Amino acid sequence: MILVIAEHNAGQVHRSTWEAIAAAQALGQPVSVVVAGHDIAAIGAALAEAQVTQVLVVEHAALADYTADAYVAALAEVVGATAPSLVLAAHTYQARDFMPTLATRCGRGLVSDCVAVGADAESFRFTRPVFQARLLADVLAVGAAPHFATLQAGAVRADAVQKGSAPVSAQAVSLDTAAVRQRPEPPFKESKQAVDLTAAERIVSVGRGIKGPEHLDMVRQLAEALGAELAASRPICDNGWLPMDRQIGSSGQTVAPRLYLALGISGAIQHVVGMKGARTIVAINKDPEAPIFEIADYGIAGDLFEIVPALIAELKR
Ligand SMILES: Cc1cc2nc3c(=O)[nH]c(=O)nc-3n(C[C@H](O)[C@H](O)[C@H](O)COP(=O)(O)OP(=O)(O)OC[C@H]3O[C@@H](n4cnc5c(N)ncnc54)[C@H](O)[C@@H]3O)c2cc1C
Repeated sequence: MILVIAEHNAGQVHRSTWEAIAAAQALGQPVSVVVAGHDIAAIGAALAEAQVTQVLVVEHAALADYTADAYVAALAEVVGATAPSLVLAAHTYQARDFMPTLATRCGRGLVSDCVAVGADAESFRFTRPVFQARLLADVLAVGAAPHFATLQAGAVRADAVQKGSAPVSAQAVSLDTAAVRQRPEPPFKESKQAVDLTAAERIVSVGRGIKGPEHLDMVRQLAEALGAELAASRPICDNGWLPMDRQIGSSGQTVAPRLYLALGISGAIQHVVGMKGARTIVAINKDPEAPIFEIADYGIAGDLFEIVPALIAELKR
């Protein structure tokens, strides 16, 4: 059995949880989904729309706000009780925080940020980027189950989830609250503006072709007209033209929106690794040889300063 750990935020299942469920379903073994929190019956019901064996809902007051300690304590109990062959989660900020500890607590290692997971009768095979995503390495799981892995955003399409109607049951945990050392506090003020681009359906992303911060307003207008989030390549964030949480790529966020519009972005591997999972990639670049066109579904070889205003005007009509 594969156990998928679901993530939720503000009453919604995180988009990349559906990707993890789809990846698990493709492995041809029974799939269970576990979700932890407090007062989360609605999340359990939403997850039950996937074709899985069961949804396990772990409710505890200590899980009301996320802390790594409480999550690890609760989920280690669930792993012990359910004895999965593989524990899979989306490679989100939250999973990066607790999954290594959870794996260690269960006496295992973690294969993180996988772009593919395969299984045969003997073992699981995890594919993950190495050397700044220039190469992909296959990692074979050896030793006793359970194995632990996280899946990169966009590695599998969320809409590949097979739908069904799964039974939901409560999974009791004892959870020693004395072992929870962290005390959650209200989010930082900045994080009110901070954006989780991994959940965005549409992204307008801007690169060095924009020339200067004075032109960003034009890009903002396009994003607004498209109902899209604004993102950027690294030089834009390094220059402080946009905040760091808008950066896409190997040292930024990995995203998988339905639409990724790349404006004046060359398509360096460190950028591409963060957005190649987008369903539709549209690139505007004045250099017809720019590498971004190799992965774009639609390419416009031209000057963004001419094309973007025309797009805005058309969208506003
Ligand atoms: C360890 C490491 C980690 C990195 N991590 C990241 C990362 O996470 N994310 C990331 O993005 N980069 C990352 N980089 C940097 C990466 O290698 C590239 O330098 C960067 O992605 C380039 O950004 P860019 O495409 O905006 O700029 P450029 O490569 O300079 O490309 C600008 C593009 O704009 C086009 N252009 C210029 N004017 C116009 C115009 N008027 N109209 C249309 N097009 C125009 C040009 O033809 C060009 O293709 C990393 C690098 C290293 C070494």
